[in-house]
Amino acid sequence: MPETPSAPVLLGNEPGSFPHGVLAERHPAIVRQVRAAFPYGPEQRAALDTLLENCAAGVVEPLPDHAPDRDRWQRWGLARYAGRSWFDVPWLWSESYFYRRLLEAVGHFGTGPWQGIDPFRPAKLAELDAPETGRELDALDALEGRPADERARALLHGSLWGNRADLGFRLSAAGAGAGPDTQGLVADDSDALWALLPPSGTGTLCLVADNAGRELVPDLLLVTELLAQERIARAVLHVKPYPYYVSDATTADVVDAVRRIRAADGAAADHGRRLWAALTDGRLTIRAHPFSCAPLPYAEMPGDLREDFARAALTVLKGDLNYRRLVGDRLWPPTTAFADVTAYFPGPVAALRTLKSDVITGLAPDTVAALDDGGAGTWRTGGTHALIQFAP
Ligand SMILES: O=P(O)(O)OC[C@@]1(O)O[C@H](CO)[C@@H](O)[C@@H]1O
Repeated sequence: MPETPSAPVLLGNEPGSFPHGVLAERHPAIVRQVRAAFPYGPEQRAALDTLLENCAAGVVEPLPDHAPDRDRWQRWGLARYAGRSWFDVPWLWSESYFYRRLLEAVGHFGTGPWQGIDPFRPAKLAELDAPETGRELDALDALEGRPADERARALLHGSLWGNRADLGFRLSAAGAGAGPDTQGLVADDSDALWALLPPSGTGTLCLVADNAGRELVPDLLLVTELLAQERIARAVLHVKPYPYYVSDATTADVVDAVRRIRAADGAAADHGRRLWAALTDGRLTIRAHPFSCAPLPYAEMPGDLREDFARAALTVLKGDLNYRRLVGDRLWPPTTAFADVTAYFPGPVAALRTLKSDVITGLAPDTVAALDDGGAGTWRTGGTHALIQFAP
């Protein structure tokens, strides 16, 4: 395999760049949103005000000595980056640590009454109860009776475009949450992906989830269908061990989504019953590994997670953040082979992602030219384009 030349790690220190805008504008907006969404007491409100000022122009602060995960964060880079500007450390690290500091400010990891409270839960529940979610569940009725391949492919695309439902992203992408202004796929390796999920499949699918709500619902529908069609024997759903990136899914969000599907009418209710059964009989298990909230590329994943993915017939990573971590959050030339950049991954891997940040690999030269010249504007960050990429 040719040695893949490296590429620069994304930083947030270039005013006007997307990463800079996320740190300088999106994060303060998220702090204000969280502060307004809960009747936090004076202590949390003061801590949020301090974070608001710090995250936009200050330096990376260490975790308090009593933080339960302080040593882990020290190993993850806090020992190295504390004292440096948020804008001068790797963007992935800076952005990820912001969410850990936000949870610190609201007492999520403390021993007080706010312990374990998800600061993003109001927005997640509102999305789960939104009419759009109901319409998407009703659409399952149209799939009833269709050929199995057609049902599976339709649900794969439902899972893919469900990734547009990303609450943090909508804070800074005009109209991102608006109608289906999707422009289509910039890469589609789905045929190779289906070859690993034959109707007589006996393997395990690892699905590394991204957002809760309107992304997690189609993810769960896809898993249920793959189990029902016996394309897989088991599935492991990787979720976040605590709230992250505004809408990333936790176990509590999985339960909310399963209940939402079960409460629907028509075909969705059948999916809900099958989903509940798969969870209770162990064919579908949930995993909330600490590394899922790490500020690091997957190339640095710990051994137990590497073993999980090595044993899987296929690992599917959902969403933009997981894609960034998969390719090291580096600005590769867009035509760099996806398989070369993910050669470290211990098993077959696929990415289902709507493009919401600058990193991209695996595109054909004429696709890049068409996107750059075709007036597609912010095709890399606008959430209007998507990809299904696979590496054996
Ligand atoms: O992983 P997701 O939910 O698809 O997207 C995560 C995201 O909203 O956060 C980062 C920018 O803040 C980008 O990776 C992307 O815009």
